[in-house]
Amino acid sequence: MAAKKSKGVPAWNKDQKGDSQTADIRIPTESLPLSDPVKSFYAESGILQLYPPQSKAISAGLLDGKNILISIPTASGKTLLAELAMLKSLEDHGKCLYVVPLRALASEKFRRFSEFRDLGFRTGISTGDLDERDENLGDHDIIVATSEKVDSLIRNGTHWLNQISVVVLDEVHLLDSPGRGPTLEIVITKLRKLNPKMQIVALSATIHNSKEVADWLKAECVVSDWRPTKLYEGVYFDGVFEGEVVHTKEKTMKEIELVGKGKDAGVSLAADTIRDGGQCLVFTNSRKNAAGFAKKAGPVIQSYLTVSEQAELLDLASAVTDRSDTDAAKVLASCIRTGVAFHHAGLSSDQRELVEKSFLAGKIKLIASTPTLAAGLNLPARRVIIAAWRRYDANDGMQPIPVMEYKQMAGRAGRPHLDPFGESVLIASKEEDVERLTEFYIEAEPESVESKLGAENALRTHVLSTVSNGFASTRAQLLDFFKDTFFAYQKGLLSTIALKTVIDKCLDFLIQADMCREDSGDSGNTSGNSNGNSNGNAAANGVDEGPASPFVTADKFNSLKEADDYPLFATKKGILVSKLYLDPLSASVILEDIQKAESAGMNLTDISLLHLICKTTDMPQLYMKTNDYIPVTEFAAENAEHIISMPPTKNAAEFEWFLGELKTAILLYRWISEAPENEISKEFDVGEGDIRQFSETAGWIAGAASRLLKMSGLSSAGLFSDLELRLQYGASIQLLPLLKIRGIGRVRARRLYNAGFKSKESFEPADFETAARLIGPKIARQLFNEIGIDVGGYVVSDSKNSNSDFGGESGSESESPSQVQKRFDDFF
Ligand SMILES: Nc1ncnc2c1ncn2[C@@H]1O[C@H](COP(=O)(O)OP(=O)(O)OP(=O)(O)O)[C@@H](O)[C@H]1O
Repeated sequence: MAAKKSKGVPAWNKDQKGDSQTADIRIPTESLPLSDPVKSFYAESGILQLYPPQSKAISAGLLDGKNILISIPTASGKTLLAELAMLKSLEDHGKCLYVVPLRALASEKFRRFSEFRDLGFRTGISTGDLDERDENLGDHDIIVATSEKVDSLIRNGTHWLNQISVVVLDEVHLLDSPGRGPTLEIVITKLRKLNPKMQIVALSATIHNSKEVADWLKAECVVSDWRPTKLYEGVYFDGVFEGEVVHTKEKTMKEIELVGKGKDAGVSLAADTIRDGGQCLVFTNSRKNAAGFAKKAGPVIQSYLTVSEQAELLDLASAVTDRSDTDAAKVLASCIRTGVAFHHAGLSSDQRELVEKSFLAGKIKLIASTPTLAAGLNLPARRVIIAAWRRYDANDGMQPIPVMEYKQMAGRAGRPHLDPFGESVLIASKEEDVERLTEFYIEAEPESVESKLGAENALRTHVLSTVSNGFASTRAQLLDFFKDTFFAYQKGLLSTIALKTVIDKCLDFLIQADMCREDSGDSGNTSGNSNGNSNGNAAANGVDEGPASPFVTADKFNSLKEADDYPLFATKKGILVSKLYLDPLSASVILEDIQKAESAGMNLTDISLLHLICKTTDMPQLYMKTNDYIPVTEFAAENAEHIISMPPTKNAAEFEWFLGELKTAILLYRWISEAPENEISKEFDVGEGDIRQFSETAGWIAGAASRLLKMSGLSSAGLFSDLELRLQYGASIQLLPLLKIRGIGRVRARRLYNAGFKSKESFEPADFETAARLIGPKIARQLFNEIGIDVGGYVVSDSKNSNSDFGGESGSESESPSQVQKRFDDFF
């Protein structure tokens, strides 16, 4: 390939059209049918006219209450459109729900919409447990929540959910996701039934079948490939990057100087941009490769930093090591010192946040990431480098990433108003890959969104919740409900037969497990077990689980006697399982095993309970690695008497699965036995973020199990509620009184406990100096404040000998979220 040096990059073109279809119409914000304060709010932030696709959405009826699906590229102003629709509705006294796929995205949107406080509108965020009703959230004008949380709020009969005037569905293309899609689909279907007049604003990345999704939503479809910043997409091979703006065919070609020890292509591409004052996002295909890239790039990037930039980075690096002493934190800190970072789900949430904020502030010049960052966070960079376009799949080995994922990564290139242009670079290792990659990704259409609702595993929980909430009271009504889903819309007539088969299978299971009952009409002849209550209300039998649903209509049962029209309802157990948000299969496994253990008089230990939790379908599991088989099998043999159901070793597949469950249970056991996070991290090859995710999920299942067992009159309920707290804090039961004090985590609680302080009542004013030596003066002062002991201006004499407030602690030493927030906010 002929390479021509062309450092003369195209000039910053503010009026870049870059769109083959969208007319360059830019409606002035001043002329929008919104109140003056709202218009001034945008004018003051510099938004004076709408981008062409935004103008198109207004013309399509966004502010007239019409349903709209907006399918436009990343960072081209979708959120602003959602804001306008919400503000318009709020001015008419509406209530808005903003549904996102990820908690991190919920926080980002919450921060943004909180700015509407000055306009008199209050925003709330629902990040609480999945079995809470969150009635108070209804006092807010805008509520931001994940789709799982909204599903749970509906199941728990939250009243304000039938007052929604606008629902925004962010990243609606995730209907395609096997994990999240079915829940999103059910949430949309239920919200539409609860609020028939509600306006739907669906935001999507560019997808092939946006019209089909829009038609399902009865929405106008606004599609555009316009971008605010010009984007060159191209391939790098053998020292040269060649790219073009897809729709205008405007080309760029750059010779890339190979730099650094290994003359690595990715590092050289990053160096080329950072040298020119830009920033880079590098997408890799594994956590190991993300950290590896950052380590490799660090020394090169550091050479472009000014002295003051390096000094700021030292502070940032210390913030990471102050909070955590794991090996991963040390590696992250050493990368940050050189102006680069890595980002993946193994990092703790405060590490991820620090990396994101420092990048946005321009302090960190490069982030090497797994695809997590492409999934919605607003983190643009001048150059995006897709260092790996193949990814390992457990079933199929190395596979090319989907086109939609490529488009989302590429779309991060070019910071609006900051970069003259954006560049996205795929790296080819062979010459023939240049053409293949161009065809396969740059010129390709993104995939279609396909519903994933049809599988029994996805449907079981939604069949139960649909019956439990009173959306359906017969098999026929259940089928009718599911006919309104995207699955049914997309698959057409065929789906009716497929759906009926799967729904019947789910119902067979639910009836068998005594979570649903069906009344055939012959007196006393009810399929299912006997302790359901016929009006589906959990308040019977003395357990107040609240009403099944405020949405149940009075004509729930009818007199038709056809099999599909037999009255169908959830039992008390079914209603509770639905509200707890447990998979009915998990609930049935927990009940069965505990009943078995209690009737055998088994002594239930931490391992018994943890393994049972890890056996449920709601719990993610660790993979078995080659070196794990011997120690985990030995552990199984040594603890056989504590494991409630151990499969026979001769059934290889089942036993292998069991070992994975047990390995996960051992990790949790180490966590509640107060093993340092760094040890757990090394032993299981996981990050702090993973430990948090495992312990949080297990804690939630333990809490749900406790309530389920209590309702069923099983005596082990108390064991699970203690375990819930221990999992939350990663500590022994004896530390619980101390852990309830704000700012005291597992490590500080242990130090205090060992010194004789067992609860907040143990402290006297004279103990301040001792406490300060044990946990550091700052935290000690906070502790004494918290428990109401005034220590005035007491100064600790020898602070060097005391345990510092952060030093030597693992990330588990929990500050409250607001303390963490404050600490990181201090940097910006
Ligand atoms: N009409 C406009 N004029 C100027 N700036 C705008 C306009 N619309 C949006 N922006 C700015 O552009 C940036 C990206 O917009 P926004 O976050 O709405 O994009 P998005 O499409 O929602 O992004 P993502 O794909 O990440 O969800 C924001 O900083 C936003 O304030």
